[in-house]
Amino acid sequence: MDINIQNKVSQWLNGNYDAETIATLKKMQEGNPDDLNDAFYRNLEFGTGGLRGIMGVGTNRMNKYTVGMATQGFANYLKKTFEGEVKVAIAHDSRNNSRFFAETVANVFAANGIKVFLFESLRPTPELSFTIRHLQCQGGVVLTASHNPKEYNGYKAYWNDGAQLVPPHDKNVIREVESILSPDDVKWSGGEANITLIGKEVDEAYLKELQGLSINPEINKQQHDLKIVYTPIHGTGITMVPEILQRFGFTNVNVVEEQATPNGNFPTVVYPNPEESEAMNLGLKKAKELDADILLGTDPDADRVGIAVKDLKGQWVLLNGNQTGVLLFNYIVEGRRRKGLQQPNDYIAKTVVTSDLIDVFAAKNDINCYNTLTGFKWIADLIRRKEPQETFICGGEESYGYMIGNNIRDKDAISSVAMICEMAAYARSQGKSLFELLVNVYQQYGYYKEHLISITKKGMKGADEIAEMMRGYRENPPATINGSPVVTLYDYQLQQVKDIQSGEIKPLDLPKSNVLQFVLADGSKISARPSGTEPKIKFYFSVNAPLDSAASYDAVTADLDKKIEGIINDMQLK
Ligand SMILES: O=P([O-])(O)O[C@H]1O[C@H](COP(=O)(O)O)[C@@H](O)[C@H](O)[C@H]1O
Ligand SMILES: [Mg+2]
Repeated sequence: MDINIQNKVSQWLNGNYDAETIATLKKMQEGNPDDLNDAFYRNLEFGTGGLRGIMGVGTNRMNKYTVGMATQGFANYLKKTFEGEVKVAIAHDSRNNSRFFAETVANVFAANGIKVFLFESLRPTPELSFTIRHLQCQGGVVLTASHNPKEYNGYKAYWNDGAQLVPPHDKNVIREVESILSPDDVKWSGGEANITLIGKEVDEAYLKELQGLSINPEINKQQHDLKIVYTPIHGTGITMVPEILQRFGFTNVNVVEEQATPNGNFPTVVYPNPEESEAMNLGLKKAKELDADILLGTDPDADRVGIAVKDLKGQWVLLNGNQTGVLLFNYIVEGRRRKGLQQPNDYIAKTVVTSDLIDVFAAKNDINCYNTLTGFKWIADLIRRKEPQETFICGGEESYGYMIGNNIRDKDAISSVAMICEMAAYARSQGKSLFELLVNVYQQYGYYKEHLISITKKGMKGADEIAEMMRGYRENPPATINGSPVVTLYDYQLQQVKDIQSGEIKPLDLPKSNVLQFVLADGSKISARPSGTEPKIKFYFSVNAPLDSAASYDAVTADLDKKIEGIINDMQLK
């Protein structure tokens, strides 16, 4: 075993860790060496969505020690950065141990003399983002691993604007965490008087904020019986989604009973991720039974949302995150313009792996569209840098995340569910379905079809293999893919974009990130990046073609699907 790993293990065996931890560690030493390696080969790191890891013993795992040390580091950094009273807000999702971790975090902050607002019970992640601004906190934490499998938990860390930490703050917090070498360096308790439980009053303020996002409240009233099926997939969405839908005026909301109760074992699904069709199966069943207009499902911390609607033939289909995003951007931007609300300095935002259809849409609608790295923390960072000169209207990304308005600085499935239903109500008032609207958008701006492949490679070995794959593409980029020459190569790690034919290299104005993109002569685009939240490498495929009429939708879809298939085969990703 690697000497560093051995050292860490013996530090834990001899340090001030509880008897249960030490007993588990001894068992791990006798068991599978890969498991021990994975538990200690690194410390938890801030990825796309904060710290995330499997729950268990080890420096690379989520347990009260890693959570406590992270919090001590965060507390030290907050106190160094802000003069005077420091306040933080804390929330958690429905996962196993989330409440325990949230209380641990609250106790550590409080013992460091920080004023803590702790939600009395589970709440959506976006509500915490809102709360930081609402209660004028300097920081915040949500205990959640989002949509990851049930073995995981995580730590989303927030700054005073309600956004997740970006550099330099994440690096600085980690530096502080690294200087904490043992549990003895953590102030675990003694500040209980600094903890205030919060609940209803903040909920009310959050719900009011969301109600203010509505563009066509009169249409919601008129279409109040829109038949909605909703599943929280055993997560926090249940605390807010039915309430906000009622406040938006919808009276026919049907919750999927089997998935309504928060449960960290997510007993009815394999993964509590609305991106996985299997997680939406019970919802689809109910939507079909009721002949509903729309199905919506949110992940455990209720920041991402998946939807299903009927296609042109009346068959239920799950939309991908790009499709929902395109519809939502279109509804919000057009709706605001119709109401005379659009201003010249308005802008929308998306990530570099999100559909380019949104860039085309923005250009044709006289609104700026900015691209950021993956993760809403980067969209929030953009907002911070642009305010107050430019006004953020909405943002989104392919992985089922949308953010609307200025006061919630993380993706928000609660406001998204409400606005998606409003959009469906609007479509119905025009005698159309959402799918018909989507096809109309394709007719107007071009039919962009996207597909995602994620390859899971677990543990230390998997991480090396992923790094190796990225290195391979970077050092030997393909000259053609599926018969079409690669014309442009974006390398976000080197922060440059290269025109293959002329050899010209231009700088990319985004922070370094291990992302590669190949643009083909036929307009297709392939992106590759390691996930920052799960042990996966992700490949994003985007192809496009004009769509002359709704009648040719099927034929063009078949062509585009064939093209995607060709790319996947040529890249040997099957
Ligand atoms: O997991 P969540 O819902 O908190 O979401 C987080 O992770 C997603 C997946 O990131 P990656 O592709 O690096 O795994 C990002 O798209 C998202 O912006 C981020 O907030
Ligand atoms: Mg989530």
